Amino acid sequence: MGNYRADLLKDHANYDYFYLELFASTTWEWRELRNIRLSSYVYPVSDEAIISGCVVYFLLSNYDILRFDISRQISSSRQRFLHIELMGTVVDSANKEESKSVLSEKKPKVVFVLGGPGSGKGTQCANIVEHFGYTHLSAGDLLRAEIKSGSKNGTMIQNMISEGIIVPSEVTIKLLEKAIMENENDKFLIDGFPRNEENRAAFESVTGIIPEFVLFFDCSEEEMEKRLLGRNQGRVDDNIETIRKRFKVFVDSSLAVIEYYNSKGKVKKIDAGKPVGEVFEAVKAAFAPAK
Ligand SMILES: Nc1ncnc2c1ncn2[C@@H]1O[C@H](COP(=O)(O)OP(=O)(O)O)[C@@H](O)[C@H]1O
Ligand SMILES: O=c1ccn([C@@H]2O[C@H](COP(=O)(O)OP(=O)(O)O)[C@@H](O)[C@H]2O)c(=O)[nH]1
Repeated sequence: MGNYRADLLKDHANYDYFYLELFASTTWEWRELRNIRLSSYVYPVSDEAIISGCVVYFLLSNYDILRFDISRQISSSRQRFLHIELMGTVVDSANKEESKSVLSEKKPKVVFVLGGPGSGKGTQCANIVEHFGYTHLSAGDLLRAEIKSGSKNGTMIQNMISEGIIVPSEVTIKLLEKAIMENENDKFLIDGFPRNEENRAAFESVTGIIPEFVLFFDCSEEEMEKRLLGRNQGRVDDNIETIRKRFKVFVDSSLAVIEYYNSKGKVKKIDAGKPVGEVFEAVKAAFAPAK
């Protein structure tokens, strides 16, 4: 338990609680593990569980491995604790090196377009493409296309999008790199990414790309909720329950990215609660060369 607290919780104020059932074949009993506390940054990728003797390993969404040793349950008079350790991170290092050299040769110009779900990122990106010659890469669209393509990560991505959870950085970054490499343009709008600090740090270190600036669409939850419920694109996550989860993820994880770039003087904040045309006037001003 000591390791679990020390390693997983030291940096994070926010966590989610999970419930796990294990079948002990020796005693022929189901064991219920309640209140497994994980940082909100991560999510167990359940179909990746590995069992060896009394130890269960779970791959987490950030490629950390969580180790449950069910033979080492610690009891106190009030509560039962399970011995849980964080085992380190799965890193695809060979691939990282390869992609870094390829993308750093291309040296594309990148603008991140961030804002809550329904703040109008996609809508304004379409306008920016027309007026300023950028190529629009929506991280969410790339992930949805990956599900449709029948990729091995499809089920995991589908589950995470349905829950409004952030997909592991490695998956999203690979899709973004591929899209950048396959396009001749050298100016890209990356819409809806990075969604947390881990996304941001991984993207910068893997690709070597630092954004020119960050466009931040600031909009009230009330307005975003209204827009998402009216979006009508048949998305699995545009229902009120998932919308609320996405708002929470945005506040808990994504705002930190905007704060980081703000501290570097890179954020251009747009009042996105106005009508589309008015928002675009502000967007145009953000893209105009500084005088
Ligand atoms: N300024 C705006 N005022 C009213 N509705 C908008 C505005 N911008 C976008 N919308 C609508 O709101 C919904 C969400 O917009 P979208 O661009 O898809 O947001 P995001 O990409 O940030 O999730 C869409 O149906 C879109 O037509
Ligand atoms: O970099 C990204 C972009 C999107 N998503 C997932 O895709 C969903 C939809 O994101 P998108 O940007 O398409 O829509 P928005 O929430 O901004 O309306 C999110 O809730 C996440 O589950 C993700 O994990 N990483």
